[in-house]
Amino acid sequence: MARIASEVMRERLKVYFIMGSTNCKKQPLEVLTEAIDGGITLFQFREKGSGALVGEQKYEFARQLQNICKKRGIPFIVNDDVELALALDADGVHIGQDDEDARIVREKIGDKILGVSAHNLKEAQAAIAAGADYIGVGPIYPTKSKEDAKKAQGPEIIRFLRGQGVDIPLVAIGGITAENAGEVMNAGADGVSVISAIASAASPFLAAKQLVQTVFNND
Ligand SMILES: C=C1C=NC(C(F)(F)F)=NC1=N
Ligand SMILES: [Mg+2]
Repeated sequence: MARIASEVMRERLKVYFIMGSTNCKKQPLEVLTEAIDGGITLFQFREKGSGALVGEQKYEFARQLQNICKKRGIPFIVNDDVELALALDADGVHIGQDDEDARIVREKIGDKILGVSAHNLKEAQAAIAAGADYIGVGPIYPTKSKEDAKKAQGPEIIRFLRGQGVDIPLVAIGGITAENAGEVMNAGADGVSVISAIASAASPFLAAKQLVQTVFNND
């Protein structure tokens, strides 16, 4: 298997749903099914925060989510937990600045998708040098989904990075909704990633559908 082509990565990043058991109002497997029906293009399993599953329960839950993605042709990305990603033969991993070094993770996962969080130019350039396939930039707007989130930077950070020649596939994250996704895309993001906009919606299906329409109208 070869590394994912950047153009394919950009398409996958369009509407990137991120979720764990603590983010959902409804039954998580139902939320993911509705999100896929609504048109999400990529999924990340992110099991974090108070009440997060661990060990066998976490593995079992991840496998159920992965099966839903597999059946529908949606790549399955694991946040933070590289060992879990390898155990599940996931399609990729996403790591932050406080996780394992990106170069070491790249060696461990071979050609699987590697996403790295970046908050500034230095971190973006380091991620590229380490062999990331995409970077996650944010938080763009204030977020409730991450307990230790940094200060929101607005879409300007995306425009700035593109202006500095950061051309790698780039997904924006942090407080993104169908209302502000247009300006994020116009700033130069390849796509948007969301947690609560879909996971805590009354209808994850409609929330995903609306986000997809906004993103593709502003692409
Ligand atoms: C902290 C994170 C930042 N960005 C992303 C992604 F959207 F995937 F790039 N995922 C995370 N878990
Ligand atoms: Mg992390």
